[in-house]
Amino acid sequence: TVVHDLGLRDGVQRVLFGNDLTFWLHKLVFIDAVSFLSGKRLALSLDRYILVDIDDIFVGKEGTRMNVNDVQALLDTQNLLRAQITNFTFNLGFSGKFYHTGTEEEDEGDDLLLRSVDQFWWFPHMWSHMQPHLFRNESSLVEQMVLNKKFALEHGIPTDSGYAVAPHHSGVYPVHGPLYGAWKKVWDVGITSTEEYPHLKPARHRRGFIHKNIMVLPRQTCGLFTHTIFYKEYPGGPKELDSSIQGGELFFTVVLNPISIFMTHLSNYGNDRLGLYTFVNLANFVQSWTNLRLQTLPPAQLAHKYFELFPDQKDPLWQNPCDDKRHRDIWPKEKTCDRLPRFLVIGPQKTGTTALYLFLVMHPSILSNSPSPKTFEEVQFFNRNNYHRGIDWYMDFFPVPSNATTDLLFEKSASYFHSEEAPKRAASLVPKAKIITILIDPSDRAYSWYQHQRSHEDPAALRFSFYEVISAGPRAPPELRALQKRCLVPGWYASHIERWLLYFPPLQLLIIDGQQLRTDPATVMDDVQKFLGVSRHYNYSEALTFDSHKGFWCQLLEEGKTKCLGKSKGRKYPPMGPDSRAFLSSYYRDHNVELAKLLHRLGQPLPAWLRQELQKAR
Ligand SMILES: Nc1ncnc2c1ncn2[C@@H]1O[C@H](COP(=O)(O)OS(=O)(=O)O)[C@@H](OP(=O)(O)O)[C@H]1O
Repeated sequence: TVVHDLGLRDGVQRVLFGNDLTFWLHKLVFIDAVSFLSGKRLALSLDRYILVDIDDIFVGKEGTRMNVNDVQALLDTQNLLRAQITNFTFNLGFSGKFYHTGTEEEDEGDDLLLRSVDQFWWFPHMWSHMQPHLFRNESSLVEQMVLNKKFALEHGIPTDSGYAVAPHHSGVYPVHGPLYGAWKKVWDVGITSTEEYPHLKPARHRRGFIHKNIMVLPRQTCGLFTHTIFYKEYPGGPKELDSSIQGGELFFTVVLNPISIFMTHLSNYGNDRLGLYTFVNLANFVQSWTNLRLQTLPPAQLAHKYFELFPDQKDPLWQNPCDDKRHRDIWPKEKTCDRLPRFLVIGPQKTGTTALYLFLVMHPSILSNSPSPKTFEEVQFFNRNNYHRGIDWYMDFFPVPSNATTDLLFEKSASYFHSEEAPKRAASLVPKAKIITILIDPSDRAYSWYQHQRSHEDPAALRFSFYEVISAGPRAPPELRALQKRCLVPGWYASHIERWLLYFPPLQLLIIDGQQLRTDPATVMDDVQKFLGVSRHYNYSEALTFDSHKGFWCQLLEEGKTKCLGKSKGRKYPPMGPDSRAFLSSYYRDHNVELAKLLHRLGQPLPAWLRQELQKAR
């Protein structure tokens, strides 16, 4: 059914399939064909690392646990498997509270496990197997973990694997901060694993991430759960299990994943010992039909290998925990997803974002984040390292809305606009959020930004004139080149907006003309209200007034007083020199043409400055 066309006529080699890929052997040949035709560029190495966790080594209902014979079989099979899976060792997770809670024979099984402690690898579960997200704070989690550690020390169980697993994946993803803290404190955990990031099927789409120095590896399912204990009673019939092993889901999990961590349970090794049955048959099948080299590594080595193979997975991508029922179930009840922004003001810097911010918070239904002491008023979560602090950190900036439907939370961080990461991260956490950007002539923006740097005493900005900054060549000093990049790049408007449009539909994006915001803010604010769909209309023409002293529109307070933005907004500085203006006009020409095309595509009017710039370009 598979033919290799050598491509003698047209020079294009092909592998032709006479059938679809439903038969497992065809899938295998297809994988080989891709590797062959791409000269091994689209191929994995033949090494496959497998780790089998037995998550609940003492947790199990009386009558369903391992007795002495089962434990002996576990030891014997482990030895047997080593012939096919180099270094194969079962990795046992323990919750000490349940030690010796079976029948007499099962308790003897527990004893044999502990007499054979050196034969296995060990890792801690929770002492009482309670889900970590049910503990509010780190200290109560620490208490539980200390009990389990005491148990380990009393029974000679090694405590230094650096690996731990949370019952039911709770606390790992979505992240429950106290779990990570307690793990570090008590067990010095550096590695864990979960099926929940993201909660996806098929298993091969699961990913890993690193958070608070803990490497989180994805886990695969092997079809064995606490309740699957008898061969004949396997859900859907025993054939289901056999076909998963023989060319089905389990087989392809191993074929397609260089590293697979499987979760099994105590009950899978008592009763019909389906755990042993599964892995012995899987190893046989893999060996019969492939050249894969199966091996097992301790979790710490496995984790390093994982992120060596998938370095792009190191950074997490947070999602809204309330969008997935399984995630909601392992997310503390007292936490709410209402404390996430419904819209973002993304910048760019120096276009009037603070004025927009001031006007927005005047609206009774629009609420902003509380200020960050570190980044001035802005949270700067999606673009910078704050992202690695996790979503609890982010949500703590927002109030709990009194009415989650009508109140609109928002956040303005003006450096989101040109950030490579921000659109993807924002779309992952708040996919329905509306996005507001403000554009002014990029030349004016660059000049205002330069003045901003000077007033913040940036040494390079103080040393070099604006013209020197914008016109610096490749041989200019590095600090000057760096300043130039930060000054000019945000003005590549079309490229940055296109990046946002990769992740957000155009209807969720509002582009404000910054010049109009400056001269006619009430009209702009009407458009903004329409765009946001706020329930109560706020009359900005009554609430704003032009302050001739400030030279800008400000909030009108009682008795005719005004609340304007501080000195740092609407600064006094000399106008831009004609040389700089001409240089920038030419520098931004192509970017502006692209912007005009983009606005045309979006059905948006061109701002006056853009029309002028385009005329110059003709
Ligand atoms: N109403 C009102 N009051 C004060 N300033 C106003 C207003 N409307 C627009 N602008 C213009 O906003 C410019 C500052 O932009 P940002 O607030 O986006 O700057 S920042 O990125 O947050 O630092 C600021 O730039 P500079 O004039 O260079 O200081 C102003 O020109």
